[in-house]
Parts: sequence; C-alpha cells; structure tokens
Amino acid sequence: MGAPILSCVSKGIPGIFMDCHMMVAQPEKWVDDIADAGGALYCFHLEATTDPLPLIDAIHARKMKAGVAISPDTPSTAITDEVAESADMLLVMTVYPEFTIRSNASASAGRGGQKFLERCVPKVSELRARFPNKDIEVDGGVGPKTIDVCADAGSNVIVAGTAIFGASEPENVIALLKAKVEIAQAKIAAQRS
Ligand SMILES: O=C(CO)[C@@H](O)[C@H](O)COP(=O)(O)O
Repeated sequence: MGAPILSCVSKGIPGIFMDCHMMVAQPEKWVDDIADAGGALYCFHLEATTDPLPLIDAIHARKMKAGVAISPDTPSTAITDEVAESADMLLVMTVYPEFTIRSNASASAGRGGQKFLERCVPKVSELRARFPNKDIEVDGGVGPKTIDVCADAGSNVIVAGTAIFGASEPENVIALLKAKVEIAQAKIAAQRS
C-alpha cells in the first residue's frame, strides 16, 4: 500500500491515525510522500538505514511520529538508547517482514498469515525494561492465541491482520486484544510502583 492509497484513506476518513510501517529499502526516500499523504507515524526498519537519527529528525520535521522496527534476527540491543529515546515507538517484528509462506507451500510477499515467532518476545521484555514509557508494538501472527505473551512482555501497540480480517466477529477480536493489553499494562504499572 503506497502513498496514493493513504491519500484516499485520509480523505475518506479525516483524522484517521495512519501508522505506516515502511518495509522498504532507503526509508529516507519516502518521508515526504507519506507525510503529504496524511501519514501520522512513519516506522522504518533499523536494518534499512545506516543513519537512523537524522531519519527520525526528518520524520519529526514533517510532523509525524517516528517508529523504529527490528526484524526477527536483529537483537534489541541494536536499538541504542539514543535512537530509542528519539523515536516515539519501537516495533518488534514477530514474523519476517514482507514474506508469507502459505499452507500450500507457495510464497507471496507482503501478506499476513505467517506463524508467530515466540522467540522474538524476549526482545519486547528487554525493550520494556529499558524504556518503561515507550510505545512498543508487535507485528506478525498476533491474535487471541498469542496476545498474552506479547502483552505480558510489555507490548502496548498490537498489529493483527489475519486474526481480525479472518474472524467472523472482528470486533470481538479487537476488543479481546485491547482488553489483554490494558490488563497487562495495569499489572506492569503496579509492579513498577
Ligand atoms: O506485513 C506483515 C509481514 O510482512 C505484517 O504486518 C503482517 O501482515 C501481519 O499480518 P498477520 O501476521 O497478523 O496476519
């Protein structure tokens, strides 16, 4: 989904918060297009840039929030304190970005439905311990069966594709995911105080 689609969405739903996860090489190139199209948060992959701090500044200069994503094989320590403190959100991918293996063994890019990688969850706990007040997002294979570990690890922003769009009652799934996060966040806050 590119900037033209985002423009249509922002015109159709004024004020919508569009969290734009940019699974692209050279994320520096698209900041202006996404800002012009109404993007509210521009999340880039740490692996895709050599210079995250100026990129975060460029995103902020266009009045968007900045997110920093890490792929399954990138450790949480790759996000330095300086980068995390400049960013508004950290995204721990719990699937490999841009690649889906379907049940019939064919593969296609940029779609949901991959298996949740539980081995990525400790990275959420590590980041939550380092950054108690930062938004920490998880993306990939998250749904009713996998939300507990994500929420308990400290994730407070949830991306769910298949779990919602494949549900007969999507609103119930959304409500469940939100409730789990709220309960876990309250528990984490109580443990801190
Ligand atoms: O784009 C990606 C991965 O390439 C993710 O955002 C997934 O699309 C999330 O979908 P589900 O795993 O929840 O179905």
